[in-house]
Amino acid sequence: MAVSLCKKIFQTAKKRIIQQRRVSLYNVAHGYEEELIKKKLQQFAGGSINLSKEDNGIGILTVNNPQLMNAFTGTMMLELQEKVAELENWKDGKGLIICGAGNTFCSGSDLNTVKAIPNSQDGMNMCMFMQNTLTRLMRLPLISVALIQGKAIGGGAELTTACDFRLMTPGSEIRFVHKHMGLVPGWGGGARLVRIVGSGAALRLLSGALKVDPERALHLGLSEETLLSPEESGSLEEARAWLSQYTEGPASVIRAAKQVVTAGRELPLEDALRTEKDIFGTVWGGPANLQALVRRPKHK
Ligand SMILES: CCC(=O)SCCNC(=O)CCNC(=O)[C@H](O)C(C)(C)COP(=O)(O)OP(=O)(O)OC[C@H]1O[C@@H](n2cnc3c(N)ncnc32)[C@H](O)[C@@H]1OP(=O)(O)O
Repeated sequence: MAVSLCKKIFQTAKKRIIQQRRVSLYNVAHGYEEELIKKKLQQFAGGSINLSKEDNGIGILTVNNPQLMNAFTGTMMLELQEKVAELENWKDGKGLIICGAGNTFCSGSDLNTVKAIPNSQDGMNMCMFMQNTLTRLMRLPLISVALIQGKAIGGGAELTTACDFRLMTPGSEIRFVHKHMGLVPGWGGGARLVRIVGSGAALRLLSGALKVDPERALHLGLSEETLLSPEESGSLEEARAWLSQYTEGPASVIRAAKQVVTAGRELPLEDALRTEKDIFGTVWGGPANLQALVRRPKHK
């Protein structure tokens, strides 16, 4: 009886945590018409979003449209949503590296796609679609890192802010160029940038459309580290090594750590504390916890 009650409480808590992660920001009540915008985006094809899931629990997500400096076409936006859904269901995952193909990160939305959806309602629908996807990406129970080689421009700069961390290669650049396009960020990059660098620095970066090189990014706290290698495979190896400091150990514990931080980052304190309690319940008495109690490690 007591065991089945505990099991029920555990399952309810688990369900609540998963639901919090997948909940959509926008629905019809907000004027969001997902099927309509998906149909529209389908018309603008090109490039791809590639995902490889490695045995060590690290996923590599590549923005792949090198002819256009990895600009996001409509079908790439749709593919990103699919890959995020796949990652949500990857129970062995611990970390994620997001990078671009061909030695550059991403030049934002494909200007050909953007030109073809000029009215404000369609623009907002696209923006709601991308905000939904990037919010789900940010809430994945994986420790995520944007590996910035070359340029992260416009929506590409916004994409970097949906990751927990950013690593930059020598000579790379993050730039919110929206002002020069008569725009502001719309993929959630403005709100996330404020939380990363603070409102003053965010306002300077957006209103000045400033180029952020690796040195400036480190100074602002936008980047964690400048990697040594400027080229694709060397920098990916370095990013893997950097990430492994945080992903070593059992998936259940690493994922729980990310979930606790997500709750702390997003929820009012009391809700965050309750969620932390629920997540704690998923690891307390679990295999990693029991093994540690047997080993009795000393943390010197
Ligand atoms: C969410 C809202 C947004 O994302 S607004 C921001 C949209 N993005 C932009 O405005 C970026 C425009 N592109 C640029 O500023 C430059 O191409 C950057 C990215 C700095 C790269 O310069 P550079 O290294 O000299 O390469 P390049 O200009 O020769 O580019 C190679 C080919 O790629 C193309 N390209 C680049 N970015 C985009 C884009 N976002 N949409 C469509 N095409 C793009 C360039 O036009 C160029 O093509 P082509 O060789 O001239 O045919």
